[in-house]
Amino acid sequence: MTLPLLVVTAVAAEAEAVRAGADPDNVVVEPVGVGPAAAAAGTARLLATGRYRAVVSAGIAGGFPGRAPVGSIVLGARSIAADLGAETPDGFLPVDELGFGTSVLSCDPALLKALTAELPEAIVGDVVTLSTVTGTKRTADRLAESYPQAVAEAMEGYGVAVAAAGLPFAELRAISNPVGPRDRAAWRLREAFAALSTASGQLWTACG
Ligand SMILES: O=C(O)c1cccc(C(=O)CC[C@H]2O[C@@H](n3cnc4c(=O)[nH]cnc43)[C@H](O)[C@@H]2O)c1
Repeated sequence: MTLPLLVVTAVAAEAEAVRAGADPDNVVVEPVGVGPAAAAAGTARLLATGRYRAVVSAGIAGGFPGRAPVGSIVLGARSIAADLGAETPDGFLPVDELGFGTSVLSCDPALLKALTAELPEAIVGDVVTLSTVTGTKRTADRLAESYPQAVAEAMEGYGVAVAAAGLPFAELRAISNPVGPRDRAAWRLREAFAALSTASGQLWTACG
């Protein structure tokens, strides 16, 4: 028997968008909450059943200007906890430099390759995970400089990757807004959810 793919989203609207496109016989979609802690706890609870072959963190995201435009699809190469570390007078020190583990988790190479083949229009790059949505140009510029390969910002990927604990993991994002000065009214939710639904149609093909 072939085990299904688990897709975890933050909120119900994202789960509905994924379900609208994904193969219902082989892809299970569950909303587990906003932020890395809820994502890790919810994903770990679901994976503890042993019923899944792989896990994908999916949803909407902010796109770094010039790297991932609104409406585009992003596939994570790595999920990076960009606020896990220590602030110093000289800047931010990632947890890696403190000697407490890693803030960088790579997506499964085979799964990423298969997803890239099924979604050739997708932008492949790092996705940073933050507990706070960026709301100023200053922070956006700092993140873009600190993470030159980052194309998108979301709030769950790193948490899902930690919970995956060796099971193949990937991150799939549809860009709803640019990373930068807060303008919540300008988020293109309908466009992003439509792109997420379309991309989700390829999830099982890539995984199966
Ligand atoms: O209005 C807000 O500021 C806000 C705060 C927390 C969550 C939301 C959501 O809409 C939850 C959905 C989900 O969206 C991801 N997302 C979308 N754009 C961004 C972004 O620019 N930076 C970080 N995350 C983003 C995130 O994964 C949320 O869980 C709205």
